[in-house]
Amino acid sequence: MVTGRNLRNRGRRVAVIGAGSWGTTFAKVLCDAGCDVTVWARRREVAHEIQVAKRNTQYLAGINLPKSLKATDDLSVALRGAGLVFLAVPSQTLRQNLLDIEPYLDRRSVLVSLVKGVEKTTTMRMSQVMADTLDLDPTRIGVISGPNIALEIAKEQPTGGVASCADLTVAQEIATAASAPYFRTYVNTDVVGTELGGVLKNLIALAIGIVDGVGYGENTKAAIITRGIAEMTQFSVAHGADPATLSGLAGLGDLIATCQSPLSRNNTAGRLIGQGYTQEETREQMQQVAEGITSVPPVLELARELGIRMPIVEQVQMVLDGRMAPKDLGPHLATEDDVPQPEQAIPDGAHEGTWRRLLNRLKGTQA
Ligand SMILES: NC(=O)C1=CN([C@@H]2O[C@H](COP(=O)(O)OP(=O)(O)OC[C@H]3O[C@@H](n4cnc5c(N)ncnc54)[C@H](OP(=O)(O)O)[C@@H]3O)[C@@H](O)[C@H]2O)C=CC1
Ligand SMILES: O=C(CO)COP(=O)(O)O
Repeated sequence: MVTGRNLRNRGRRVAVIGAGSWGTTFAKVLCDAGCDVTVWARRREVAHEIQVAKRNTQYLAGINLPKSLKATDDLSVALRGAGLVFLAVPSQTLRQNLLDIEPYLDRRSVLVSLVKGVEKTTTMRMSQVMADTLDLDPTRIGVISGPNIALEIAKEQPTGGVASCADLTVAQEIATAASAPYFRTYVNTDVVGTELGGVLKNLIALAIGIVDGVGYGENTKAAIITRGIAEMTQFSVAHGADPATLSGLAGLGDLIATCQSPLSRNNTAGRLIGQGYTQEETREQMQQVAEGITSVPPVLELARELGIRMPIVEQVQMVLDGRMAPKDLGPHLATEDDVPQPEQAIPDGAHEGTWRRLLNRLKGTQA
């Protein structure tokens, strides 16, 4: 189908690094947006199946991929002429993957992370890993996040996401490339908030999975989701995020999708743990990446550095370590406070950034 959007992307060469469930699905979105897409798979047989049969049976069973989608296991081929490079690999391998692509990268190309994790050894967000590894200018680093369960999108069930870059024009360019009829991409310049939304919702989805595995019902889950978004917002704002981002698709939107969907790997991993499997047994059973399990320790380390309490995430860590029984996990039920605390749906100070930005806008200065 030829649309205005397709025409805007005609001739736009893009690469997707990683051919798991999200890399392959996102490559389809980009193709359906009219881009000229090559996806890189690290295994030759996966690249061959996508290239020839237009299928990726291991990660997207039953999905027919676009005829125009190209695939290769050769990084130099994938990256040739690519102005936008989308990264869809596990968070803990991103640094090495970046070093691998560096020799073939056009120095003007923009790199966009689709990854929802934190580097365990450094506690860095993916955009920080990108800047650190390749010494990139912030205007060449983007992020896309949102309620994006891969299989649903591969079936063209409509949803949206947020493309974020410090430079709004670049965010708009990324969003144009990544807007298909069933995938609407909004823009913002809040890279920290957009990225942290995707990281933190995984941890709350683990908690939801755990209590689901125990057999608790909707009250417990609603309380965890509600307190969870407060925890996510407080943590993100302390790192410089705009609280509005956490109320948007990359925060609340993704939290709802991941906490509700049986397709979510984090939710599934939590459920196995709630049913009594150990962390090791759960990892063995999971055929795909559940980023949340790896992100819990670095997120708690960052929270400690800033003096922030994250009661739900702390409890998830205790359950993962075997220091707390899954049945004892609650939305801050395990509090040591003597005095009842006020409920802060949006934590203290979270609006300060918003007011400052509004004030600056009124004064006509840069936010
Ligand atoms: N799936 C989803 O719904 C969504 C996922 N994401 C995020 O996308 C990222 C990728 O996840 P997803 O695609 O789902 O994961 P999957 O488990 O579906 O696939 C993982 C992919 O990473 C590849 N891989 C593993 N190790 C390496 C390595 N050392 N170097 C290069 N590639 C490697 C795998 O290759 P191989 O098959 O050869 O092992 C596979 O292609 C995660 O951060 C996830 O949070 C974001 C939004 C939605
Ligand atoms: O990020 C996702 C949905 O937006 C995918 O979540 P899971 O990694 O838990 O499957």
